[in-house]
Amino acid sequence: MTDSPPVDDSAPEQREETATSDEPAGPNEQQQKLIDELTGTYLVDAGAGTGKTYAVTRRYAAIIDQTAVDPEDVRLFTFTENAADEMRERIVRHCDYEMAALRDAPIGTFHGLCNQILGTHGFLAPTYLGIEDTLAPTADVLAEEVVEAERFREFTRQFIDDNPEYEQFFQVVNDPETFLRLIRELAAKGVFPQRNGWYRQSERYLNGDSELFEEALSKANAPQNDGSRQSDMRSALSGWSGQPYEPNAPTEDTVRGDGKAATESVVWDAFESDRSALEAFVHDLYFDYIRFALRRNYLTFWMQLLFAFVLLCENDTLREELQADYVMIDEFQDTNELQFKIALLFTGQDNLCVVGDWKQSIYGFQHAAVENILDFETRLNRYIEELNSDTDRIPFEAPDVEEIELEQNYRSTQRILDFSEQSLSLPATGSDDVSRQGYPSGITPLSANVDHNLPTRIEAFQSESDQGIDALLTKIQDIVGNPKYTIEADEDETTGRPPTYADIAVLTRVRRFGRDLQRAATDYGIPVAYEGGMELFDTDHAKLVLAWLRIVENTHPRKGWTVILEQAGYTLPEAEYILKEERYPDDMVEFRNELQELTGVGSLAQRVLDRYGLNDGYADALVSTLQDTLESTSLTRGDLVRLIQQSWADESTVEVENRTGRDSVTVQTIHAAKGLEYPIVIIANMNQGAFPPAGGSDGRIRYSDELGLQQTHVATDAYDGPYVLPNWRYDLLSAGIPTEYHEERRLLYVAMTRAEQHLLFSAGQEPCTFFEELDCSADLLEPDVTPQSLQTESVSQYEPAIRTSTTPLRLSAHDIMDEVEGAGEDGLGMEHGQRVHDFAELYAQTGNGEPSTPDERRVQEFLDGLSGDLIAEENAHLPLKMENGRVLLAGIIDLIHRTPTTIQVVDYKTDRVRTGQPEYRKQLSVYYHVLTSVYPDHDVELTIFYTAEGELVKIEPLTLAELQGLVSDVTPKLSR
Ligand SMILES: Nc1ncnc2c1ncn2[C@@H]1O[C@H](COP(=O)(O)OP(=O)(O)OP(=O)(O)O)[C@@H](O)[C@H]1O
Repeated sequence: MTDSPPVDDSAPEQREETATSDEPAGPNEQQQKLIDELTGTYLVDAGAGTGKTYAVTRRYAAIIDQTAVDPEDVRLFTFTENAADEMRERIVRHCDYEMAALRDAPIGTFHGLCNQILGTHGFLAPTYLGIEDTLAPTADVLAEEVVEAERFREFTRQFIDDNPEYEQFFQVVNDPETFLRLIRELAAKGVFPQRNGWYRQSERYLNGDSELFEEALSKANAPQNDGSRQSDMRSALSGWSGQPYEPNAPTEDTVRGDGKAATESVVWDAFESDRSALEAFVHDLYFDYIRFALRRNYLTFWMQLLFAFVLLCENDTLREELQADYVMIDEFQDTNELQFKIALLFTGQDNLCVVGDWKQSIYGFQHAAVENILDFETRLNRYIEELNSDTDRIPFEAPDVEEIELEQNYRSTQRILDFSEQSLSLPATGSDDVSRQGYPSGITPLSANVDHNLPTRIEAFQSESDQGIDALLTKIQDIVGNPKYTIEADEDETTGRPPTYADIAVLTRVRRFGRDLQRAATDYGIPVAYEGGMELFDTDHAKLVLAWLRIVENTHPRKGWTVILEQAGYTLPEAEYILKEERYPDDMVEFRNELQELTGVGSLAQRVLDRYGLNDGYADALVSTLQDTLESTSLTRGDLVRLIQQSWADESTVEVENRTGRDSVTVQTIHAAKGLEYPIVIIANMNQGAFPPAGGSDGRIRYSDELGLQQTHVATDAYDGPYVLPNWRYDLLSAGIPTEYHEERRLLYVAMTRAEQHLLFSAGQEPCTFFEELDCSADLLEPDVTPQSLQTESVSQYEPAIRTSTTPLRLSAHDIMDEVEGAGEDGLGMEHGQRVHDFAELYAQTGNGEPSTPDERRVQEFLDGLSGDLIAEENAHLPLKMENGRVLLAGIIDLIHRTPTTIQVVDYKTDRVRTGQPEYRKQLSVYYHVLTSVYPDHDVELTIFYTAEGELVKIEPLTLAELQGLVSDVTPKLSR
C-alpha cells in the first residue's frame, strides 16, 4: 500500500458539466462525427461508458436511412444474441424502419451469422479442406463445453488406438483437455489442417514468429541497471544444471554465458530446432477430430467459424454475394484473429467501422486478440494482404484508418474515472515491472458527463482473516442505509438516497469466492445473490444423481451406495457392514428397482431429486443439462457417470443467473460484470493468489505467437528410460518471454469502471500486490457481522439460465405432404418398394447387383443410360426462416445425377397410379432448393422415375415462399 494520503471522500464533485442524466444533450461532438461520417474505415477505441454502443446504433440508423441503402447492406457483429437484440431496439428508435424490417437484417454474433451461411451454403465446405464428408444443416451445435469435452475424450481414445506412432506424445500428455484447448486456440488464430498439410498460411503460425520472439527476448535478456546487473532471463536460468534434462542439453555455463546476459545463439538454435514430428501429430489429431465431428453430425462454435471462413475464402461467387457495403463490429477488443478475418471477408467496400476498448479486453483465455484493436491498422493491412495473396477477396487495399476518440463518460463520477486510470500501470506481483514492458499503460483521461452532485467514496479495507469475508459482510451492513454512501436518486438529484442491498455489487476475480461469500452471507441472513458460471456438478444434486446412476448402471456401485447411505445418516461402520453384506435397506432397493425401469436420464435425475426434495434452480439446470447431453451425443447412461465425474473434476461450469429481482447484493466475477454498472462496487478478495489467480498453467503441448507449437516435456529413452523429462528447449525459450499480467490489469480496469458512485476494495490478511499498490490507504476492519433474519422476499435463489434452444425445428419433407389415396402403394407391399430402392442405391453406387424384379430391371436400364456422376441416398436439409422461428426440412434424395452443367434429382416411385404426384412435388421442391444452393452454377431439374412403367416425369419446383406457406400450415403453433 502506498503512503498516499487518504482520499478526501467528503469533497463534492468538482467538474464541468455538459449534460445531465435527465436531459441528455444528444450525441457529443465526437459521437456525432462517427454518426455522420458513414464511408471509410473507422477505429473507435474508447474508454468504458463513453457511449460507443450508443453511437454505433445511431450510426447504423443513419446508414440505413440513406435512400440507396437497405438493412441487408449493413452487417453488424455483436458478441451476444442479447446485445444484437438490444442493438435492433436501439436502432429502430433512431431510423425510419420498423422492427419487422430489421428482423432479417444481418445483425448478430459471429457464430449466428456464420451458422446462417453454413445452414444454406455450407454443405460442401469440408471438401475445401480435403474432407469428403459433407456438412449437414441438421448438425447439432454443441453449446456446452462439457459435452464437447466428452466427445473429444471418446475421439482421443480411438485416435490413440489407430495411431500408435504418436505414442510419445500421449506419454507426455494424458489429458485430452490439453489437446482440445490447443485445437481451439489454433482455430481462433485461423490455423486449420487440411488433408495434405495445413490450410493457406497456417503453417507460418506453427513455427513461431521470430520477430515477436526477438522483441520479447531483447526485453527479457537485457542486462539491468545500466548493464551492471544480469538480465531477468539469465537469472531465471540459474539452477539449470539441477534440472533432469536429456543428455543433449547444453550446460548451465553455456546457456547463461559469462556476461550479464544469456547466450542468445543457443536460444536461437532452440527456436529453430526441428518440430516437424510435433506438427505432424497435431495436424493429424486436429484433422481427424474435425472428421469425427462431421461423421457424428455435430459442430462446435469454433468449427462453425472455421467452416464459414473456409467457405468465404473458397467460394468466390458466394462471398461476393454475401459481402455487405457496410460492416461494423462492436466490442472489437473481444475478437480473435479468425473473427477479424471473417469480418473482412464479409466486407464488400471500404466501409468498415470497429468499436471497442483495448482496456476492456479480458477474454484472452478464450483467445481474444487484444492486438486486433491495439495494432488495428497493421493487422488490417496484413490480413488484407494475406487474404488477397492469391485472388482478390477483399475488394480494397490498405484503407486510411480514421481514429475517433470518445472522451466523455456517461457512467461514473469524475473521481472514479480519475482513480481508475492507475489500474493499467499497477504491478500485479512483486517482480512485475510494468515500466519495462513497453505496453500501453497510459489512458486517455475521461471526463464525466453525467450530473453527479453527491460525494464519491473510494475506500480500501482489510481484515485479519484469509479471504476477508466477514469483514466484507460487516462493510455491506454498514453501507446499507448509511447516508455516508448516499447515491443518486432520480426523484431527488441533489440529496440522493441511502443505498439498499441491490445498489451494491461485489466483484471477484475468481469464481469460488462468490460461492463462499454467498454461503457465509446466507448464514448471517444477508441477502446476496451470486450470478455467473456455477460448478453445477459440484453440488449435492449432482452427487446424488451420480451416486444413483452408479448403482443403477452398475459402474462402481459401491461408491454410489456409500454416498447414499451416508446421506441417509448411516454411520461409517454401519455403512461398511451394509456394503459388506450387501443388505441394503428395503426402501433403497425398491427405489433402485424403480429407477432401473426408467429409460430417460432426465426422468431418472428428476426422480432422484424429487426423492430428496431438491427442486430448486440447480435441480432444473441439472436435469436439462443431462438431458441435453444425452440427446446431443451418442453417450450411454453409463458414459454419463464418467462425464459427471470428469466435469466435477474439471470444475466445469454452467451459467446460472439470479432472477429474484429482490433487494440483494449482486456477486459476480469481473468477467460476468463486463458491460454492467452499479452505484456501489466492492472489488473483493484482493488476496495473494486470488488476483491474479495462482496456478492455471497450460498443458504440456502448447502454442504461443512467439514460439509457435511447443512441448514442455519430452518422452525419452535416455538414462535407460522410458521417462518423461522437462524439455530443455522449451525451458530455455520460455525464459526469454517475460511473464506478463496485462490482462489482469485490464480486469482491474473493468472492475473499477463498473462503479457509478462509490468504489471500495477489500482484502484479507495477505493482500495481493494490486491492493497494496493502490493509491488509497487501507483501513483495518474488525469483522462484526450482525446476524439478521433473511427476509423471504430478499432470499436469493439460483435460477439457471437454461439456454433456449438455437436448434431449428426439424420437419421431414413428408410432414408437408398430404396423404392421397392410392399414392405410395404399388399393390406389392411396402417391402417391394424398399427392395427397389435398395437395389437402385447399390447399383448406382457400385454398378453391381442383379435385378430380381421387372421394376429393378427398369431402374437398371435407366441408370445405365445416365452419363454423369451418380450420388445415391443423399441427405438434404433445407433451412427456412419462418415468422416465429427456424425450421429445417429434411429428406433423403434417392439419386443425384450430376453432369458438368446440370443436376438431375431422381425420386423412384413404385406407385401404380399418378395421384400422389402433386404431393411428391412438395417433397422434390425441398430437394430443388437445397441443390440450387449447393450447386449454384448448375441447372437443377426434378424428376420422378416411375419404376412400374419405366417412365421419367419432369416436375416443376414450388417456390421457397410456397414451401414456407406449407410449413406454416403444418406448424401453426411453432413458437421457437
Ligand atoms: N451522448 C449521450 N447522451 C446521453 N447519454 C449517453 C450518451 N452517450 C452514451 N450515453 C449513455 O451512457 C451509457 C453508456 O453508453 P454505452 O453503453 O453506449 O457505452 P459503452 O462505451 O459502449 O460502454 P462500455 O465500454 O462499458 O461497454 C448508456 O446508458 C448510454 O445511453
